[in-house]
Amino acid sequence: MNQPKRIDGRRIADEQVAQIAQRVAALTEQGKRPPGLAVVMVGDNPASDVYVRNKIRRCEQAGILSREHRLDERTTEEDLLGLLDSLNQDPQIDGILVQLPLPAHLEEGRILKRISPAKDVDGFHPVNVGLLGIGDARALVPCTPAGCVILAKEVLGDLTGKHVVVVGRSNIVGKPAAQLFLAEDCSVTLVHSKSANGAELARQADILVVAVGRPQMVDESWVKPGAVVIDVGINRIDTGEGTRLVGDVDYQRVAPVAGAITPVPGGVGPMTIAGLLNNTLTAYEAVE
Ligand SMILES: NC(=O)C1=CN([C@@H]2O[C@H](COP(=O)(O)OP(=O)(O)OC[C@H]3O[C@@H](n4cnc5c(N)ncnc54)[C@H](OP(=O)(O)O)[C@@H]3O)[C@@H](O)[C@H]2O)C=CC1
Ligand SMILES: Nc1nc(=O)c2c([nH]1)NC[C@@H]1CN(c3ccc(C(=O)N[C@@H](CCC(=O)O)C(=O)O)cc3)C=[N+]21
Ligand SMILES: [Mg+2]
Repeated sequence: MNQPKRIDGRRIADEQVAQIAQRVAALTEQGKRPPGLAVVMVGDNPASDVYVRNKIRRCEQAGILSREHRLDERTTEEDLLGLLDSLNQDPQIDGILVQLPLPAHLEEGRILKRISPAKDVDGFHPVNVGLLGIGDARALVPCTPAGCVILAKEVLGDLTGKHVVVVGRSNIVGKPAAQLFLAEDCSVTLVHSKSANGAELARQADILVVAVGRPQMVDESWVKPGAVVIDVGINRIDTGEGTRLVGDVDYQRVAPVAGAITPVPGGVGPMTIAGLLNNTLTAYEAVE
């Protein structure tokens, strides 16, 4: 295999954003309105702040209109639902993203259900979850898992018959990642906190996707030599002299064993944002 070990998510995301920018430019040159994305953030979360800033910067690069709604930490559910209703009706807005996690007094399920499925660019609404589950191409697909599939294909090409082990089973990463790799004709195993033998299962993987939210939990004992390792984790850790970002995989220990591995930062994170812009353009094209 003549492939560099480090999978450059930032470069691949840059290419995708450039392609989206060209498609958007072609629309606006015809006098059409640009696609629009609304990002809703409740309360102050310094970590989310970085993501929101990146999203807005990437929208600018792509020519996508982005609107930011920052609501007070104590916003009521009624007010948030009211904002979503108005964004659902807004003809300039094609995509709506409510940044998670939400403050504890807001019920996530009720809020995500209020976003129109046609504008649900996160792919978290039960309608889109269901469409993905039955393999319907009309699903808006969650951005992070979609990025994982693109990165795996970048290294391996066709994924048919590969064994994928996904560590983590959240609704936003692990479960949809399993669905998307299944749709690529992979065999999929899900590992979670109640699994009896996570590392042993993980060692069976041709492609290991890790989304647990535990800094550097996965070491070389989880990895079959030559496996492709996709690290979804984003954790800010204290180094004693400031902070730094690390994944859920111990990169230093795993890289020598892996066939290819995504870094953090510069791996899955930028792909998530490219996927978000892509979904916003898809949602736009469905109505314009
Ligand atoms: N790069 C990106 O764009 C994104 C990155 N992230 C990052 O990905 C990571 C995961 O996020 P998310 O899915 O939301 O996290 P959640 O906390 O929602 O889910 C974590 C999952 O990991 C499982 N888990 C926890 N501990 C273990 C363990 N010791 N062994 C096996 N499984 C375990 C949990 O199992 P159980 O269900 O049994 O509790 C759960 O299913 C985080 O670091 C987050 O910051 C998230 C979204 C986007
Ligand atoms: N409704 C909702 N949808 C999400 O998709 C969502 C969310 N809520 N809540 C938080 C998580 C996390 N997430 C990231 C997106 C981009 C980067 C990203 O751009 N990372 C860069 C830079 C990271 C940095 O420098 O801080 C990188 O990894 O290279 C990271 C994390 C989306 N999430
Ligand atoms: Mg997403």
